[in-house]
Amino acid sequence: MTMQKTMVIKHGGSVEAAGARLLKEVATWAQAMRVALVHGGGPAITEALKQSGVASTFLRGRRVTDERTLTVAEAVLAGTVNKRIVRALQAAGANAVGISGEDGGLLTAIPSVEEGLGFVGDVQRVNTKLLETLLQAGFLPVLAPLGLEENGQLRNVNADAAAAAVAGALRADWFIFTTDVAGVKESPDAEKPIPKLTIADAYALIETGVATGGMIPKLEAAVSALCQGAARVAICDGRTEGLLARLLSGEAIGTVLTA
Ligand SMILES: Nc1ncnc2c1ncn2[C@@H]1O[C@H](COP(=O)(O)OP(=O)(O)O)[C@@H](O)[C@H]1O
Ligand SMILES: CC(=O)N[C@@H](CCC(=O)OP(=O)(O)O)C(=O)O
Repeated sequence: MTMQKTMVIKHGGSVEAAGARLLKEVATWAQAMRVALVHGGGPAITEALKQSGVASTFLRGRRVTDERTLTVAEAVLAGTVNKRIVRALQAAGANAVGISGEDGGLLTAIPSVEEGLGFVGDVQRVNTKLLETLLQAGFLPVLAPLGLEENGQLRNVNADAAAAAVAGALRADWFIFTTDVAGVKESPDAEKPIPKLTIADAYALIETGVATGGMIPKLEAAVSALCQGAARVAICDGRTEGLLARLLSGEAIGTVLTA
């Protein structure tokens, strides 16, 4: 028996609204390999907070999370966004199971090492048993990026970081970020993304300020997943036609990082 390949997809909140085609492709690939999807939802949380008159603040791409923000983040991520993605995948023929990092000890969190973020968490441990059980039984896990401390405190986990922990723990053959840019760029108006990056290159892009905002947690997550044993990481535009088929066939698309 040949071992099935494993693909982890981080579906960015920035492209969720334009993600129907991608989710159809995800459903198709889930028939041929083990696929887990971790979604974001930053823009949806920002919008929900705005409707309650609350402004959003980010530090190095992470949301400063007070108690009220945490409550909204949980409702939006584990509720609205998670179920929207599950519905789309079910309609595309996949057996998608939506779970939050809170469920079954999936993501055990600790308070973030970065200061000033409030109830943001870093992933300390991934319960791969739960994921392996679902994958083994042919389900497509759809994970909301929330974590639980051992004392039961909820933590808002950046979706890039949550996806990296999952990709690392599953030793993913492919870890693919879908976002709203073609890849990592040298400058905002660059036409094409940088095709290949090493771990050292990724750090240098953060250090020199070429990567800002939401690209910082993405590059840090890419490096973390590679260090934990993910084989290849790609950062790509989630609206690209046939994205997964093209990436898996080795086409140079987006930015690909290897250790
Ligand atoms: N060097 C860079 N190359 C590409 N995008 C960058 C770079 N630096 C910052 N960004 C920003 O990162 C954004 C993607 O991150 P984010 O908005 O968090 O998306 P997602 O919701 O998909 O995680 C891009 O839209 C872009 O504005
Ligand atoms: C701590 C932190 O930053 N949490 C994120 C979780 C969602 C997320 O990361 O969504 P995207 O991938 O769409 O940005 C937030 O509250 O926005």
